[in-house]
Amino acid sequence: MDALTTNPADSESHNESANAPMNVSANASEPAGGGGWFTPRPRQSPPSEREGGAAGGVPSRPVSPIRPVGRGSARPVPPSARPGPPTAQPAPPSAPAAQPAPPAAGRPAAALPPEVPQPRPPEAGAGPSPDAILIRRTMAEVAPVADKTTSYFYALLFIQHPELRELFPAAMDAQRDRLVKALLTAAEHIDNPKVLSEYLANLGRGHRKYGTRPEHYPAVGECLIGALTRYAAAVWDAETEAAWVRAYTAISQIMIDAAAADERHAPPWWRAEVVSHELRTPDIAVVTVRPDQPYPFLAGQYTAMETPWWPRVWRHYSFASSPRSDGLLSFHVKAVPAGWVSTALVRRARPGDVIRLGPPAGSMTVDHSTDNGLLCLGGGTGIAPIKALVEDVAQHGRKRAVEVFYGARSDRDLYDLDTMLRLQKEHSWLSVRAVVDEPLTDLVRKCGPWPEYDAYVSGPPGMIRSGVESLVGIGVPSQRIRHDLVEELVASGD
Ligand SMILES: NC(=O)C1=CN([C@@H]2O[C@H](COP(=O)(O)OP(=O)(O)OC[C@H]3O[C@@H](n4cnc5c(N)ncnc54)[C@H](O)[C@@H]3O)[C@@H](O)[C@H]2O)C=CC1
Repeated sequence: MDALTTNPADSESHNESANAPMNVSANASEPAGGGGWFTPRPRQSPPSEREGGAAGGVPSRPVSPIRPVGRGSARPVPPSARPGPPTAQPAPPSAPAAQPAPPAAGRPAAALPPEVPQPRPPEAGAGPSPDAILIRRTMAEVAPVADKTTSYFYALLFIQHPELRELFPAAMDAQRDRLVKALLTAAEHIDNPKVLSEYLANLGRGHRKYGTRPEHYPAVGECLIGALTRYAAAVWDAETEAAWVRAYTAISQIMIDAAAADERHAPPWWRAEVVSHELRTPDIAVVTVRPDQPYPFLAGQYTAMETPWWPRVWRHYSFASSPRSDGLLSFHVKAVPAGWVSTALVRRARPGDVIRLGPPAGSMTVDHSTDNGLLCLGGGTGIAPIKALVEDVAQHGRKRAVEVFYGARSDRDLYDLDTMLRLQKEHSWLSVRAVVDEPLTDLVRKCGPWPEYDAYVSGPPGMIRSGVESLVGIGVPSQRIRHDLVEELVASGD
């Protein structure tokens, strides 16, 4: 059982870990390259330092063709359309976001299409593939100039494909690099198609809400390679470029196929009306919404949310309860400094306001095929999906031991303790322990060992990292630990 979720988004982690659409550029009216392959348009004048925050010109050498996508799409891309790369999301770096584990909401993960140029595989037992080596060499080269590379990428994208600008928020805040980060992260793990396919399929589905279309992907890929060509110039050559084209084509194909499959049975987003807004502390609100159509999800998953006050700015929140018979969805939101969406949801949202929700994502769900106990660590508002998991176990009626460790910075921040204690009273199989004055993991260790338990870790990224490390240290196998930190998910494929 894999642990991880997507998140991207987006993985993303939650709250203000925004997802920004993975950008993609496209120009469907552009003449096609030979044989239906995408042919990059002639380069325009390079953006200046002023325009894009990057110096110098656009690469003079055209990039290799990026294969058209759209195969498997409900609406095939016309032969003249340019395939594009996936949009990068503030996601779950969250992919950037991207993730293994059981397919989100029971959807099958997309497989790499056979006709798409595949990255050259590693030889058995021989370490990374030739493409992975070239890609990692590029990454090492651009790492010290990551910010410039990202700026240059967006400058290229918005100058060469101005029609894509509207897919992004008006203010490109610090989260803007998520798309680039997601793409680079995915490319870096190109040797792990199993891990990547889940992560990227989730990312592709999630990009539908941004209006991303198959023909956008080639534009994104072209600009990504344009930026890498410039900032990895010292190591860039034809072989490296070919490796990136193969990787990007494979990445974008998974995203496009997943989006096309999703299109057949789910909307790109849901509208949802706020029906209640309860302030639990001055900074934490429980927001309950009614979606305009059925919203299927699993306890432990999360979604992206956009408010009317910050259009095209999406942030991730976990469902704070298991699916309810009345169809309502609840979220625990904490206002954080510079957290536009969270602050608006806590301080401005009122019943009657309408928000938008993306699709459900994440694999931090209960495995009902086993009777293993559940060892749950929730930090701060990270208790929200843990509460949903407890309700899920209760609804399934099998008495499985569930041990919840709830950590917060102060008594006041244990804003949902009463609910958890009420659940403990109702269910003899549930034990809840709250901690404010010692690291959560110390108490977990003291109360162990945990030989027959699946572990669930939810909270701030630092807590997830230390929690996973500590659980592994006390003998919980890593494949039995689930969490929603996307970067870790991708990394776990190493
Ligand atoms: N709102 C939601 O639906 C969800 C939120 N999250 C994430 O949970 C976090 C919640 O933020 P806050 O409530 O402000 O939590 P917080 O920052 O106050 O931390 C809560 C507790 O986690 C532990 N912790 C924090 N940092 C740690 C570290 N570096 N190492 C070990 N333990 C650590 C401590 O016990 C702390 O008291 C956010 O990062 C959010 O993105 C995660 C899942 C769902």
